[in-house]
Amino acid sequence: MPNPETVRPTDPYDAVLLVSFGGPERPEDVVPFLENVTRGRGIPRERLEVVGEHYYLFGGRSPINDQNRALIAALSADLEAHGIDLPIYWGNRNWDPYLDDVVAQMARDGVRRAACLVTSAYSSWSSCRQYRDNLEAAVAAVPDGLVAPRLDKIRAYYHHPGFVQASVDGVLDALADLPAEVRDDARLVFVTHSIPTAMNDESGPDGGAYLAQHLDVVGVVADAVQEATGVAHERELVFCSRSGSPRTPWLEPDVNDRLAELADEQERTGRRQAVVMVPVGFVSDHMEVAFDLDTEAMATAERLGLTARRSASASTHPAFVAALRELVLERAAAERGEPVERPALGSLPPVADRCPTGCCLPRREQGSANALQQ
Ligand SMILES: CC1=C(CCC(=O)O)c2cc3nc(cc4[nH]c(cc5[nH]c(cc1n2)c(C)c5CCC(=O)O)c(CCC(=O)O)c4C)C(CCC(=O)O)=C3C
Ligand SMILES: [Fe+2]
Repeated sequence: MPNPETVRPTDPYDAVLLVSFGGPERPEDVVPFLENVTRGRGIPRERLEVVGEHYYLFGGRSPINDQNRALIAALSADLEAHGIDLPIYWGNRNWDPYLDDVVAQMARDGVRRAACLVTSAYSSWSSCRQYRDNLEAAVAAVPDGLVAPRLDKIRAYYHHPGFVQASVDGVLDALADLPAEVRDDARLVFVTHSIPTAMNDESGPDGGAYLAQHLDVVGVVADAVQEATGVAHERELVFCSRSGSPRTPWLEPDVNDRLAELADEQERTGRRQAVVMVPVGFVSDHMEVAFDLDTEAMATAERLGLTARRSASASTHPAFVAALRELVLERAAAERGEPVERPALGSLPPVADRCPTGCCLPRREQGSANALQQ
């Protein structure tokens, strides 16, 4: 029995690991990065060339690594302000610093157990299970003679009040930035990363979780905005960054197609329709936000004569950073066997700390479907 006097709120953890996607930082990195991402994925070569151009447009530098550096700085400051003394490590799936290297370094530093925060808030193969598999592989790759740390992935946090608060504040700022005459009629167009419909069907313990989680949190955010403004803005969910074979179904509608429909409606009714694009599927301003929304979708809106704004992602919003701290402490308490509260807004229960077997099934199905269709 541990002496309660000596139990710290962070026990049993001695480190935090930020787990992310990774992105290129120089033009020379772009092709090898894309090769890392798409190895064995059956992504058509033309799609890779198109995506490569998105990166070159930004000088070959993805915003994601700097976003993660800023998040680590903000989280360090938050932990320190709360008297929490845990080092924060950072590792990526697809680019330097790679997870394998950082987990080996943690082993050399004597880290025994770490709480892992993933820069992805929802359940699916791409946004949850693939990261868990990456963590498992990194542990397995720790060189002989070192003791690998135990790594616990923190639950999906899309409906945590702190993440929701960040989205709500972003929407309120974007609405305030619209011309007054279109503000009250503005439509909230929530955007997330499209995935193959087969991947959505397999997501979460019972399937369909990726879409269900998004739809639920869209309602929570839009209702909170309504609470704050007194205006019931129309809300909907659309998708960006579709990839893969054109013959594999992915979640739709695409944000650009939807903007075109809204512009048609505007033309037909003569009623000016402003749009706030809310990047609810993205934790920070990844390339999908910088290119697919800020560059491409904004250009679409402008061409169609729609007034549009893009609201801020959670990024380093203090409520989001505090939520990450709370999630680490929540999991630590749960691992100590203490009863915990698991804050979660909306109608869906908190996601389990340990995903059940079969949750967000591996890509075998999609992989073979792709292979058959090409
Ligand atoms: C659900 C989801 C998230 C959100 C969860 C999370 O955040 O992890 C996400 C994030 C990201 N996706 C990213 C980049 C890419 N994703 C690709 C391809 C794919 N994404 C998929 C899904 C997701 N992706 C899927 C089903 C594919 C098809 C291939 C496969 O089945 O794996 C490709 C290949 C080219 C293309 O086909 O587009 C690239 C370059 C970056 C980095 C951006 C930056 O540099 O800032 C980030 C954060
Ligand atoms: Fe992606």
